[in-house]
Amino acid sequence: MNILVINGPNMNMLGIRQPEIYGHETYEDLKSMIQREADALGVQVSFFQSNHEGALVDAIQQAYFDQMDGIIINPAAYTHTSVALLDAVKAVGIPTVEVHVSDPDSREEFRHTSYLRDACVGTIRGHGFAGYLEALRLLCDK
Ligand SMILES: O=C1C[C@@](O)(C(=O)O)C[C@@H](O)[C@@H]1O
Repeated sequence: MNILVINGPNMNMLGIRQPEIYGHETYEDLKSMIQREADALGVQVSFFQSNHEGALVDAIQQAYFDQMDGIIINPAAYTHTSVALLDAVKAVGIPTVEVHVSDPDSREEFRHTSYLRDACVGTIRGHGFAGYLEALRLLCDK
């Protein structure tokens, strides 16, 4: 089983950006944590992070051509704005889980909308980095 983990803008700044919301651990720490869980589950994971919307669309499309079995995506701020990412997830038809470190629904009003939610098989919000591990297990169960 091959899973692609996609992170959107500013997720490379984990550990630096608003630690009171996102914690002190870094993007590298996040990748290591996911890799350990993937090893335990016996699944292959690969990682992609970009601050650019088009690059994220390209990564979702590439997942189709690479015959990935699942996608875990934290679209970060693009969650709340991007029809292009919604269309990409719908286009590839790969089971996708949306993850957020914080719970956007309990933050500012503009974070309450997720363009991607309806196209995803699940959404995990507010469980910190553990949310990515839950997403991995969810995709394995499917
Ligand atoms: O960049 C992010 C991160 C986020 O997706 C999260 O993981 O909690 C929540 C988004 O609202 C925000 O723009």
